[in-house]
Amino acid sequence: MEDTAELAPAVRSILSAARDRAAEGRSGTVSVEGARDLPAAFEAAEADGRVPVIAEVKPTSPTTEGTREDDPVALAESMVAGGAAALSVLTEPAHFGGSVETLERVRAAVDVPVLRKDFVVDESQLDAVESDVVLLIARFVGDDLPELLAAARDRGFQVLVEVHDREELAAALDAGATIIGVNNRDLAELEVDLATFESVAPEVPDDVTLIAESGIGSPADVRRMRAAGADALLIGSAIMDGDVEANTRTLTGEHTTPQ
Ligand SMILES: O=C(O)c1ccccc1NCC(=O)[C@H](O)[C@H](O)COP(=O)(O)O
Repeated sequence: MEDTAELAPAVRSILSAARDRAAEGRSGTVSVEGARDLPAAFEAAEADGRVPVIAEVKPTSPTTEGTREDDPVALAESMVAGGAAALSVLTEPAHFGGSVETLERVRAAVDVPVLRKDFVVDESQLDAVESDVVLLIARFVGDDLPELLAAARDRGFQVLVEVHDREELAAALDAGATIIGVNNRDLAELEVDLATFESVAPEVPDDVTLIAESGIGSPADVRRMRAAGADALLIGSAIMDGDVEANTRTLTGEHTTPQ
């Protein structure tokens, strides 16, 4: 189990709550029929001249001031209208203002792939809700990564494995991850540095779908991450700040494609 001493207090609290959480009132095993294909959605966006972006419905977070109270379904629809290839929906309630009910409503309202963004550390959490993709954070699941990856795939989920450094990348590749996100946010200090992606990306094989996560706030950031090898970008705060549709359109726009 992860030694949590070095993590930011908010992250320690999120993890501890995740470990305490059972399958959130559901019984039985979730089986996702016909999950929407994430790499195919990225390819379709590229073919359409859009930068592949997973836009995140993120009402609040430990590093955000205030909470966005608008209907998350309306926000999600605006993101898709703005060109998002896929969506991420936080389901962690206490620190991100999310819920499994929100994810269910969003997924029913859109036709793009939807990532469940939560801190899954136990197989039982996989049965809380259907989604197209689930997140496994390498640092948090440690040696359990291969087992959780298999358990998620058995249920029909695609899996985004999140890493922060080369050691975690090696563990993700050893476990057979095919969709990998490099998080620019350091979960100890919660600081964001886009150089994190640039240092890890060269080690990622070409056949892996590679996503740059966190801290991407401008077309220049998009160009930087794309130039460093990102197939797609996961963007939350910059899209949630103000006009969601316009923000998404700006960050998925053609002008952000590397020259
Ligand atoms: O966003 C936070 O404040 C945060 C704090 C502690 C743990 C995780 C956190 N974020 C999770 C994420 O992965 C991001 O929401 C996602 O990558 C989008 O990042 P951003 O575009 O910087 O909002």
